[in-house]
Amino acid sequence: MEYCAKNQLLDKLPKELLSYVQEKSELCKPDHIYVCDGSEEENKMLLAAMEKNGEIRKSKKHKNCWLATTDPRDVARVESRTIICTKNQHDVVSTPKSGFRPIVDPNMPNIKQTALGNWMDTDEMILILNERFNGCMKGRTMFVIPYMMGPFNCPYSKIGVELTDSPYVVCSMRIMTRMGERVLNELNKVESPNFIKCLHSVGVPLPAQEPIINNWPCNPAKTIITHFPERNEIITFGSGYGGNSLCGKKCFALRIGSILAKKEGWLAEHMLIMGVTNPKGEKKYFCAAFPSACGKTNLAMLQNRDIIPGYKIECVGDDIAWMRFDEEGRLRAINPEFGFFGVAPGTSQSTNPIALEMIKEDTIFTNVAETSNGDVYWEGLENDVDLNNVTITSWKNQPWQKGSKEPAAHPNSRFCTYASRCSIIDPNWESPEGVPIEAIIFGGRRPTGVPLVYEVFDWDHGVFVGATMRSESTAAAEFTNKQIMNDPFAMRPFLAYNFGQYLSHWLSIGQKPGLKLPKMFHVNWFLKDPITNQFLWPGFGENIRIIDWIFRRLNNENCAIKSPIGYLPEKGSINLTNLKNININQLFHIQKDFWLKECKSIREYFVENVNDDLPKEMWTQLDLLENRIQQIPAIEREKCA
Ligand SMILES: Nc1nc2c(ncn2[C@@H]2O[C@H](COP(=O)(O)OP(=O)(O)OP(=O)(O)O)[C@@H](O)[C@H]2O)c(=O)[nH]1
Ligand SMILES: O=C([O-])CC(=O)C(=O)O
Ligand SMILES: [Mn+2]
Repeated sequence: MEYCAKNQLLDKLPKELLSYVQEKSELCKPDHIYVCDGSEEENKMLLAAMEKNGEIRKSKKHKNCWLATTDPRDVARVESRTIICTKNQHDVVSTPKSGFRPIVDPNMPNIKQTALGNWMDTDEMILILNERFNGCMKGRTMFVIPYMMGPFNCPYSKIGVELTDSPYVVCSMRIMTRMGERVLNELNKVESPNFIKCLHSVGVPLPAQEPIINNWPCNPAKTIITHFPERNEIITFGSGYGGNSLCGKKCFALRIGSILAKKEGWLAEHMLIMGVTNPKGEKKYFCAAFPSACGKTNLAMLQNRDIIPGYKIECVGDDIAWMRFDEEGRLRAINPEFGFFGVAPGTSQSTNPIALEMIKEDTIFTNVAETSNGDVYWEGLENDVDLNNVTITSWKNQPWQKGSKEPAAHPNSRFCTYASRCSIIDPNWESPEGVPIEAIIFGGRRPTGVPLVYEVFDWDHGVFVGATMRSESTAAAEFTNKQIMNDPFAMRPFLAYNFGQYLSHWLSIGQKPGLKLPKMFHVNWFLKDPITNQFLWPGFGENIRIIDWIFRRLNNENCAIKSPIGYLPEKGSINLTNLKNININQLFHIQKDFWLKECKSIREYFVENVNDDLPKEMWTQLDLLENRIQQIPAIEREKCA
């Protein structure tokens, strides 16, 4: 028996769940079924079994830390194989003006692929999935993971149950969600409980037909991540990588979540949530939507280090926000997650000391490198690890030296640890009523043209700024070359219903009378000097200077001037004390040609991808922006920053 088959919890499954388990186990044919209780003992048992199989290694240095290295074909989310299935295509994607994209898999000719997500007919997809799942768990154990997104006593939390044949998924779900017997207890409190059904398989029944690379079973040729909002179901096959396999995170909390949010009048967004206390002791909460691998974790854990004495940051969440207006008209946010699944490269003592400290215990690392003295290693740790006295083994299990052609760690290597391990976790991070949000910040990686920070004019303009976000692609998904891609609201990979309707929802939610609407901003930490290719802004802790400006704007300080794209900081209004060699003009230059081109690409993007579904307010905003840029007075920008 591969894993101890402790089945007594089977008796505790509500009948709806039991019949789901029965139905799927008949299809997948696992050798065992195991209901997870979420205990420490169970976690230890699973980790030990995985260590024995060689699926993970124990860190020689850090307590209860584990290293997994994947099959190199299974390292990130696969957007082209992420599909939303419904009866009607239009509920999910508009028909692009110039037609659908070429299909990725000739065996699935009827997927409709677009720049804003992929759709397929439910019944047709079920046939494809039944073929893949038939017998897919032979020789393995089917784990049943009852889990909750959101705090236990919160009325807005939601329950899912994931069936998976991956113990790596079980141990990761234990970190990322509240899971186990206490969720079964919640399910049993009501007559016919609601839960999102999730089925996951690595897609490698045993004995395996092909060698299992790095002891990481996966099936890249058949990988498919599917969502059935009309059936409250998620079915994902072939990948063990977190973003594809931990159903609570992207599949539920963002994709299915945003559909529930639309129906029920709230928002499920790809946003960090942070508490900011200013030197006077006033506290406000901000959230921020940056695309994958564009700085959410880092901003949520920003360390001020007396750059502006008196400021303090506390972290509520680093990836997902569920938000709704309360009875007093304030926008309140909860973090539905229980842990952090963060990008490892770039995390260092100088950039994110809080995260570095947090991952010293109870952490699962995936695709990082290892030092000869048992520490973890990745790009960015050059100054924290004495490279003269240790040797490094890369994530591909090869000897690695400074200057090697390939990186030591995969660029999308990740750490996975409990939120409670974060030393600056906010005291209200599990508060059932959520924290009141006063600022919404959009941002992305824009090497040119987009200034360090600006404030939007009003709610509709804010929705427009979110809708027109663009960012350089990163290693978080399968795109290999750096290209500027549209990533509206940082949700492109996570949109699960028609983007036009998504925008209408955002517009309408801000229109109810009596709301205390948050102010909205756009930031860009990633401007580069075109000649040296170096970042123009030091970023990380230094971003407190921008957080400070935003905080003061929330207090209506008169420190902004109107520009064609929004309010820019007035000259001298960003605190630059002790910061040397900053070219502030370059950081705030609004170039007419750049912005006219930007308008042109936005228009093309809207026409091609959203067209008749785009709310009229967005066309109006685009016309207004274009007109303001046409009239750009050359002297205006001199007054700012
Ligand atoms: N230059 C610069 N790089 C940054 C800054 N903030 C974050 N980064 C780098 O950007 C990468 C991704 O940052 P994260 O904070 O992990 O991104 P995220 O938005 O949380 O990513 P997901 O978990 O994929 O959603 C890391 O390599 C960081 O070191 C910044 O202010 N300046
Ligand atoms: O899902 C993942 O791989 C991690 C993540 O947060 C993202 O990509 O935005
Ligand atoms: Mn993310």
